Amino acid sequence: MANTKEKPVDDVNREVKEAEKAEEVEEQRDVIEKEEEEEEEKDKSFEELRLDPRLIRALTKKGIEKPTPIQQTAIPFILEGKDVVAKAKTGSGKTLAYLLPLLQKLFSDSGSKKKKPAPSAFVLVPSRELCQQVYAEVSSLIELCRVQIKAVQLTSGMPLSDMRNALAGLPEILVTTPACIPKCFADGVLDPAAISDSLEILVLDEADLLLSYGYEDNLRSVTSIVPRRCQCLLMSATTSSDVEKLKKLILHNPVVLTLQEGGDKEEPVPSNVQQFWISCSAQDKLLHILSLLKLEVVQKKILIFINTIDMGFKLKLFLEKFGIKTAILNGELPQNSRLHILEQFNAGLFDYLIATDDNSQTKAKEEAKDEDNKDNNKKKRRFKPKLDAEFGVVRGIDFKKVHTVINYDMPQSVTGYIHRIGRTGRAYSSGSSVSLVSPDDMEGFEEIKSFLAGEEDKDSDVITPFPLLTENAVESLRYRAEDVAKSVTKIAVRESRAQDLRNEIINSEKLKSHFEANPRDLDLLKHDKLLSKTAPAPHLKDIPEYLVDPKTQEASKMVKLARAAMGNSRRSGGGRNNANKKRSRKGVDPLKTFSANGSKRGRSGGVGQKKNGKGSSDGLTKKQRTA
Ligand SMILES: Nc1ncnc2c1ncn2[C@@H]1O[C@H](COP(=O)(O)OP(=O)(O)OP(=O)(O)O)[C@@H](O)[C@H]1O
Repeated sequence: MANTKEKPVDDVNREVKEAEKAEEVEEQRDVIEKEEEEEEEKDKSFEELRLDPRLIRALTKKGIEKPTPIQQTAIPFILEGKDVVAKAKTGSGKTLAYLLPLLQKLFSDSGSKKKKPAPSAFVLVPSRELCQQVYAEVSSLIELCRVQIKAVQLTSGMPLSDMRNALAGLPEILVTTPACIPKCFADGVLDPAAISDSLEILVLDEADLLLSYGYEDNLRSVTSIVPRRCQCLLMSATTSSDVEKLKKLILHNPVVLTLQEGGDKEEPVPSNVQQFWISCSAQDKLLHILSLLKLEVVQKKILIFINTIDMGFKLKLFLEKFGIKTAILNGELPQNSRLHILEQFNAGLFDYLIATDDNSQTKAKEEAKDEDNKDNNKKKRRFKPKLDAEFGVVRGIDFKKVHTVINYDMPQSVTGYIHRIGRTGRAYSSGSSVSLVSPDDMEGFEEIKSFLAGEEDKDSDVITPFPLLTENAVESLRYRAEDVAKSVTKIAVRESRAQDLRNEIINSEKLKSHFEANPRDLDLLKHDKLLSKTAPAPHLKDIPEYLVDPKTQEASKMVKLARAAMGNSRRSGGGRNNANKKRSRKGVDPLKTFSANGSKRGRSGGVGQKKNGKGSSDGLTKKQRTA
């Protein structure tokens, strides 16, 4: 029998009161915690981050009003002088997250009259293209802030005299690739001892790529002279063993910032990018890409990825027979041409860009192809590609207003996919991607899908079948596509490639001198000009309406309407002209949607239309601070 000994009434009352009080305290604590949480979740302004007013004014002039989550989180730690590892998805604003505090720190040093013998800040990036981009960003900030700070960029291909000239003004900031530094040491352009004395901040941008570009030895020669007091920052879009390796190699007790949206699930592709796929045979890829572009069921501007340079030319020749003008970007082109092509594309001077992503991939593919050719045709003289080892289009490059990324060839790795897709949906824009997947691509594609879906959510469809292209629509173009594909022979491809390279080498020289005199002139050369000598036949250029089924016509109308609604007409491309335009879709802020949770994604809506990236309730949500 239970012990039912009764308590005196007074005791009971006291206990009840105490319990009530405890509950009240608990409630109050909850409120405080909640308020604290809300406070933490609340957007911080640049002022609240204690950014220098000159930098804030410069940002305002650039049309940048409030910090992105990675900026909100990283800037205070960097200003505090901490080593930081920041991992945030593509297009989330990592460049400014380190450039702003870096500049602010140099502002305070710039008062002292004496210049240091070597730069105080090094920014290491994996490609020349990125070098140019970061250099342009930091230079424009310096110019807008009107401070006496000098930044220079050095890449391996530069003549020694140019390097010497660049460093002669004793710059505070050096933007370069890891490969360039040992070269500078060997040529006596940079002095390791002077760097050890001067270096205060070292940034490894796109850290996940630095080692994959084969820069390990180069990086070691840098790290050996980095002084213990130097603050090191490591920025990355994906996590990999390479990033861990770098972290151990260079950083001391870093603050690790991993920003992701609600839940613990990490999703590296921005949630404002809708991902689609089309299943087709390898031979039918030409037919499918023709259907996508000719029937206008995907939004422009469009970035098309292929894995070999020859394939790029094949695609260009094929599409131009149908009156679709494209430009080509690859590591074989001279650097000036590449930069100019990027600039023109960003300025909206053409709508279609066919690109190989980087040379580690292209080279492997080209070499494999070379081997095949050797076996087949030993005596034939082949056009040997000379690829720029520091070329990298995909990784880190800030393409402006790309609405659609098409994987004509599938990337070789999950990371490759993430970086490709990350060229759309940047900053405040939305975008979509379409991958053409043949049976041979299927294994890699499944790997990508399961990586994106994550462990717990294996069956969720992160990449969905492309809904706007009916079989009838594709079939209506088959006869023409197959006919034209036959005319794009290997010889035609080879000749076009050699001709294009010759043209670009001549252009490159012209570009160099022209840009020295007119740095803002973009219209000197057209990079999307036709390669074939004959103009496209009228019956191929204009597809008669009766050939297109009503569903596809409807889809195409939808895409055009969406495009018009978004004010995305031709020549409205990003670039500096638009920098100050008011953002029209302020309500939704995809920059805040780090690591979107798959289950929270909107799956419907027209291709290329903005998704409701709400799931995250827009917040900077998770930060891990580990020592
Ligand atoms: N606070 C901001 N507000 C609006 N736009 C911003 C802001 N910060 C950066 N941007 C813009 O967002 C775009 C993407 O930024 P950035 O290139 O730094 O991204 P990222 O995170 O480095 O991407 P990736 O990993 O692909 O290199 C740029 O055009 C940049 O000007």
